[in-house]
Amino acid sequence: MKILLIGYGKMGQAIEAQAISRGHQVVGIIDPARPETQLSQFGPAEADVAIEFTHPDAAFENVKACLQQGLPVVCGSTGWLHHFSEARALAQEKGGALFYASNYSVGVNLFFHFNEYIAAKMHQFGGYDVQVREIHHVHKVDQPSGTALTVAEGIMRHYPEKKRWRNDPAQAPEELAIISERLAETVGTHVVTYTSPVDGLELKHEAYSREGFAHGAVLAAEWLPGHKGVFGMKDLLGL
Ligand SMILES: NC(=O)C1=CN([C@@H]2O[C@H](COP(=O)(O)OP(=O)(O)OC[C@H]3O[C@@H](n4cnc5c(N)ncnc54)[C@H](OP(=O)(O)O)[C@@H]3O)[C@@H](O)[C@H]2O)C=CC1
Ligand SMILES: O=C(O)C1=N[C@H](C(=O)O)C[C@H](O)C1
Repeated sequence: MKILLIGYGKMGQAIEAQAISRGHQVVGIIDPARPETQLSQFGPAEADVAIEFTHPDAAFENVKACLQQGLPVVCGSTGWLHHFSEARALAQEKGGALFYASNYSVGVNLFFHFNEYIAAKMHQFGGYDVQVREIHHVHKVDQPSGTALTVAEGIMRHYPEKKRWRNDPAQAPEELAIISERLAETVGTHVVTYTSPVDGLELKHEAYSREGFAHGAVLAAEWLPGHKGVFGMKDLLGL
């Protein structure tokens, strides 16, 4: 497959290694450090799919350009979802293909699945306070992490009394606390904790490297061409 990489930082480089190891060809790299190559030079004749991991402020423009240029796009950038309904509408209008996941790791997507199951059970039995904690490297620009937001949405689906999340340990009864920590080069750790006066229960995912994210993004890129619409890891993994 011919893959266009948009963003060549920590993730772009990890994805390039995965893509090559799976027999794909990287036909272009779009990044501010390589101004000689522009996204406008690429369409379906040049690339089968684009993989976008850049920055919260850049992602929507890149996704829009891919959809307008007829390129199926796998996007992993976080912090831009306030534009997601516009991206969805454009994918529909253009008959294009957009794949989005706040986290491409298969392990994290199992974590999302178990998170919802546990939230439903804990709410049914009651008596526990719930909170979400995410720990990432100090270079991360968005807070809370996209993954923590997906986890929080999964919990809130089963806790109707939790009306919104709050990025602070101090939570009102109608709020779900998401605690963010930035620590050295931590790749990405997410923990859901339930606490009662007599015991505690934790669900934790810890990424040891970026390989799992990159592997999932390449799996999505292999799956997406030929599909039309907006997709996520549930479609890919059948979860
Ligand atoms: N969904 C998932 O599974 C995962 C998502 N992420 C998300 O992916 C994004 C990137 O993460 P990461 O690779 O660690 O970040 P990095 O900062 O290491 O890399 C981002 C790269 O994108 C470049 N860039 C910035 N703007 C543009 C643009 N308009 N077009 C093309 N390239 C651009 C940056 O250049 P410059 O430095 O010059 O600005 C940089 O080289 C983040 O939003 C992160 O949260 C990360 C890991 C997993
Ligand atoms: O910025 C990162 O590094 C990561 N970002 C994603 C997020 O915001 O959830 C996924 C992963 O945790 C790493």
